[in-house]
Amino acid sequence: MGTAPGLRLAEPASPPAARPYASVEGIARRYGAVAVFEDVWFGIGRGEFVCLVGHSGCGKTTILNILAGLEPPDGGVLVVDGKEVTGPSLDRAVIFQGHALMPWLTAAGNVAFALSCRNPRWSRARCEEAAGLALARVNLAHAADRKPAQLSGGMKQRVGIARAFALAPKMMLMDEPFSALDALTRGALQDEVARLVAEASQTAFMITHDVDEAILLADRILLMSNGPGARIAEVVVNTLPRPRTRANLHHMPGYHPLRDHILDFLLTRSSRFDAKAPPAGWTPRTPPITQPAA
Ligand SMILES: Nc1ncnc2c1ncn2[C@@H]1O[C@H](COP(=O)(O)OP(=O)(O)OP(=O)(O)O)[C@@H](O)[C@H]1O
Repeated sequence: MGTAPGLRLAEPASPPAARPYASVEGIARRYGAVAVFEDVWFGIGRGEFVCLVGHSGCGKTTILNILAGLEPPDGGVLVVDGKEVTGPSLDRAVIFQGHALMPWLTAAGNVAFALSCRNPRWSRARCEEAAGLALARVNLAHAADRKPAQLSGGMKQRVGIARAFALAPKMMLMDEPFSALDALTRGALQDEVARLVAEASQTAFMITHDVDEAILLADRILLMSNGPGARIAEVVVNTLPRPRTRANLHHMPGYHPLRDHILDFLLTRSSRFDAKAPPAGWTPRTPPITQPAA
């Protein structure tokens, strides 16, 4: 197929064989002359859990929406599984801050409905059975017949998590999924997501403000500088061994240097980062890779 005159397809950043499962290639979001972020490059390997941390307003949710196909970038491309993303897909499930449940359906009904969309040939009974199993995996079997109004905030978010994992998406996208919850519920759900991700070898991308959450879940943590003109300033490899739980995490050698390193970035380095006068060795495509826990 020919290319329309004047329309230039994006140059592949690297040969397809060298691309990770999801490849973010030079994306930007601009409002007029102001770029919230630009020239953002990173990859997510199959089965890898990547967290993005950065200050409010640097464009994290926008990046997640671009990964979900909910909005296009103003520059650059996103390639998943060798294909450029041009819209949403059930291959990429999103868990939002709010649970986004349908209020007129029960917990089981919400999960079963999503399953029927993902698997149009499945019978109603099969969807209901799979929904029951998904709720049991997040300890919600007893509440399967309750509507969202009859569930606590944590239970609602659990239904959202059960629904997303039941879809067995190729990539799970999470936008601060626990931020509206109290500390105890949040901790329990973090452990549950860690378990579900490990069981499914789930490829995942998560935005969080919670450094411990990133350390618990992520294989790599992308540190984003402050906007406008935000960039991926550094990639932190989390070498702490798995399984990780909130109970064992802070006893692991390397945990404190890792936590301090990320906090130090958020408290000081994120605002000082200047892409026009970057630290030695930094380029948008090759930010420094660090292993503070090693
Ligand atoms: N219409 C607009 N004009 C100018 N700037 C805008 C407009 N809409 C959004 N923005 C800016 O885009 C940026 C991106 O917001 P986004 O929600 O992606 O950031 P975030 O890092 O996820 O923030 P938070 O952590 O607070 O959720 C914000 O700085 C916001 O001010």
